[in-house]
Amino acid sequence: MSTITLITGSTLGGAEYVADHVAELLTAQGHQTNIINQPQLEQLDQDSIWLIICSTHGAGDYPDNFVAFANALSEQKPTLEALKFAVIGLGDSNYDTFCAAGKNIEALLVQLGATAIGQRLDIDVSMTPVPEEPAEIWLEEWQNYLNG
Ligand SMILES: Cc1cc2nc3c(=O)[nH]c(=O)nc-3n(C[C@H](O)[C@H](O)[C@H](O)COP(=O)(O)O)c2cc1C
Repeated sequence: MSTITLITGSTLGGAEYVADHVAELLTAQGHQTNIINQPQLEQLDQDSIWLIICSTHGAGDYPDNFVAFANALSEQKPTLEALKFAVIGLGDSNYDTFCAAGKNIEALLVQLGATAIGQRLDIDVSMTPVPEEPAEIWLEEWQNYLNG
């Protein structure tokens, strides 16, 4: 079983709700979970798997609560070779910058040496009024990477 830190970037609360739901399902499968809604780089250890659940705001920007964390990663450039992670992005495909925050944080972590587990999920809230639903389907497959 794995230890998973769910890190949220959210302005309106949607990504936090997805994180709560995913954490509940992971816990029911016997994994240890910890949700961080105000991420700070120094408080996160690389021994756990990071599951980042982040919406996009502004014009392709990170939510306010996520900016300091993303800036710390790009400025401090820590070596993240031991880290495994996955990203769930929330966005609206009516924006040209659809799910840009999720895509950018994934690219940044890979650049710092971290390994992505499975494929990133981009949830289009214009198509799915309940973002927990695609997250739940994605999680079923993602759990195989954890157990395998
Ligand atoms: C002011 C504003 C700007 C947004 N900009 C983008 C964007 O650039 N790209 C995108 O994919 N979605 C964008 N969205 C859609 C949000 O990502 C989407 O509504 C998401 O579900 C919000 O998640 P949250 O509740 O966790 O903040 C924007 C939404 C708002 C209200």
